[in-house]
Amino acid sequence: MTEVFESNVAVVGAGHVGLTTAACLASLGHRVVCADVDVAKVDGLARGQTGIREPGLSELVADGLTTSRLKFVFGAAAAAPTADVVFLCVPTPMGTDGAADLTAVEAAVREIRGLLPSGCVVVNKSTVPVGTAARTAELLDRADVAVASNPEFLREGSAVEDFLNPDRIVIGARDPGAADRVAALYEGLGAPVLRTGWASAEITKYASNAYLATRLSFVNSIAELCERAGADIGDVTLGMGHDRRIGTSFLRPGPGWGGPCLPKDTHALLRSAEALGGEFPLLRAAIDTNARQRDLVVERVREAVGGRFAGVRVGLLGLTFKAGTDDVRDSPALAVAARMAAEGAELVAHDPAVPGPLPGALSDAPPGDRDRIRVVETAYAAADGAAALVVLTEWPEFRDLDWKRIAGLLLGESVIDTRNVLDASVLDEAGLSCRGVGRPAPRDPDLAARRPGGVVAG
Ligand SMILES: NC(=O)C1=CN([C@@H]2O[C@H](COP(=O)(O)OP(=O)(O)OC[C@H]3O[C@@H](n4cnc5c(N)ncnc54)[C@H](O)[C@@H]3O)[C@@H](O)[C@H]2O)C=CC1
Ligand SMILES: O=C(O)[C@H]1O[C@H](OP(=O)(O)OP(=O)(O)OC[C@H]2O[C@@H](n3ccc(=O)[nH]c3=O)[C@H](O)[C@@H]2O)[C@H](O)[C@@H](O)[C@@H]1O
Repeated sequence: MTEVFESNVAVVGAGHVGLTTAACLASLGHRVVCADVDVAKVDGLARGQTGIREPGLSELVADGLTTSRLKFVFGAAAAAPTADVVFLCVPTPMGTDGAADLTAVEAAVREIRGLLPSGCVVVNKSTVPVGTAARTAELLDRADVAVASNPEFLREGSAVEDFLNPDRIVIGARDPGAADRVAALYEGLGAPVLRTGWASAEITKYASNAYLATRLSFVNSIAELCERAGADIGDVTLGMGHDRRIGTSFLRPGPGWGGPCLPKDTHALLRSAEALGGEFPLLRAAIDTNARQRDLVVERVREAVGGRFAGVRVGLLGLTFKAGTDDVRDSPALAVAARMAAEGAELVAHDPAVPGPLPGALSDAPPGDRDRIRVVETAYAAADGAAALVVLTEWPEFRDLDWKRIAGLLLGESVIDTRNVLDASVLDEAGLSCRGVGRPAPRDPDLAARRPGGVVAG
C-alpha cells in the first residue's frame, strides 16, 4: 500500500455499507466520524459492538476506537461540520411502485446542507437511481460544495475484504477536483479508479446488480432444463465457466436470488427505464423467472410431502439469503416458507446464524399464517417428525450433518437440496432420497455417471 493523505471523513448511516466504509477508511489512516439516527446502535458502536456478522469488521472498529481515528455520533449534523468528504450510506428501500425510496437520502442532505464547510464533497454511496446526484446538488443548493457518486460493490459476508480489495472504484463527478479528493481516500488500495459523469456512475451500480441477477435467472432456467433433459447443471456451468468470456463466478443455481439489494435494485432499474420513457423486457423476465424459481421449490416440496401442505410438518435448513451472513432481508428461504405457511404447513427451521425466533419473518404470508414457523437450535430438531427436509441456504456445515441420524428422525425420506450443497451419495447410503437442483432425480440411471467434481466457484 502507498502512503495515504489523511482526510476528515463523515459517514452518514452506520449499517452494512456505512460501518464498513467508516471502519475501512479509518484503517487506511483517515479521521472518520460515523453518524446514525439509531441511538442504541451508536451507543453499541462506541463500545465496539458492531451488531452485524462481518469477518474482520469488529477488529477494525476496535482498532479505530483505540487510535481515535473512528468516532460514532448521533445524527448527521454532528458529523458534518468538520468533514472534507461526506459519504451518504443510508437505506434506499423499494417504494410501493418498485422505485427506490429516497426519503432517507433527502432527509440526510437537508440535515447537513447548512452545516457543511466550504470546499467539502458530498458523496452518494447509497445505491440511488440515475438523476440522484443532480437532485442532491439541487437540494444542497451550495455552489461551494461538490457532489459525487461513488457506488459501493461490496457483498455481505465479505464486506471488509471486498471494500479493501475492490475490483474497481467508480467515481462520478462534474468537478474533476472533487473526483480527485474522493479518489485520494482510496489511494492506499491500488485499485483501478474509473472516473465518470454522475449518470454513468449511478447506472453502473444498477447495471452490475441487474446483470448479476439476470445471470442467476439464466442459470436457474438452464438448471430446470438440465433436470428435464437428465443433464447435470454442475457439469454444464463448469463447461460454461471455462470460457474466459463467461467465467466461473455467480453460476450456482438455487431457490432464486434474494437479499436486501438484488431484488430492490432490479425493480428500481426497471422503474428508472420506464421513467425515462424506455423499456427493459429482459430485466422484467429475470425478475419473473426469479419469482417462478421460488414457486418451483414450493412445488417440489409439495410433491415430496404427498401433494398438500395443510397440517404437514416441513423441516427447513437455512433462513438467511445466502451463507456467511445473518441477514434474512428478502431471503428466498423466507419467501418459500411464507408460501408453504399460507397453505397450512407447520415449519420448523434451523439456521446457524439465526439463534432465535424471527418475529414478522413470514410477512409475505397472510396474517394468520405468519406464526407457522418455529426456529430451533439444531438441524436435528428441524428434521424431527418432519415429512420432508428442505435445504434453503448453502451453509457448508449442512454437508457434514449426521445424515443417518436425520434419516431416523424424519417421517419421510425426502431431502430437497435447493443449493446443491449436500453429497447425494452420503444421503443415499443413509436411506434418504436427495433431490438437488439441475441434477438428475435420485435413482436416475444417469446417477452413477454424474458429477466428476463439477462444482464451480460462487
Ligand atoms: N448491504 C449491502 O451489502 C450493500 C448495500 N448497498 C446500498 O447501501 C445503502 C445502505 O445499505 P445498508 O448499509 O445495507 O443499510 P442498513 O439498513 O444496513 O444501514 C443503514 C443505516 O442508516 C441509518 N440511517 C437512516 N437514516 C439516517 C440518517 N438520516 N442519518 C443517519 N443515519 C441514518 C439507519 O439507522 C441504518 O443504521 C443502500 O442504498 C444499499 O442499497 C450497496 C452495496 C452493498
Ligand atoms: O448492492 C449490493 O447490496 C450488493 O448486492 C450483491 O451482494 P449481496 O446482496 O451481498 O449478495 P450476493 O452474494 O450477490 O448474493 C445475492 C443472491 O444471489 C444468490 N446467488 C449468488 C451467487 C450464485 O452463484 N448463486 C446464487 O443463487 C445468493 O444466494 C443470494 O440470494 C452484489 O453481489 C454486490 O456486488 C452488491 O454490492
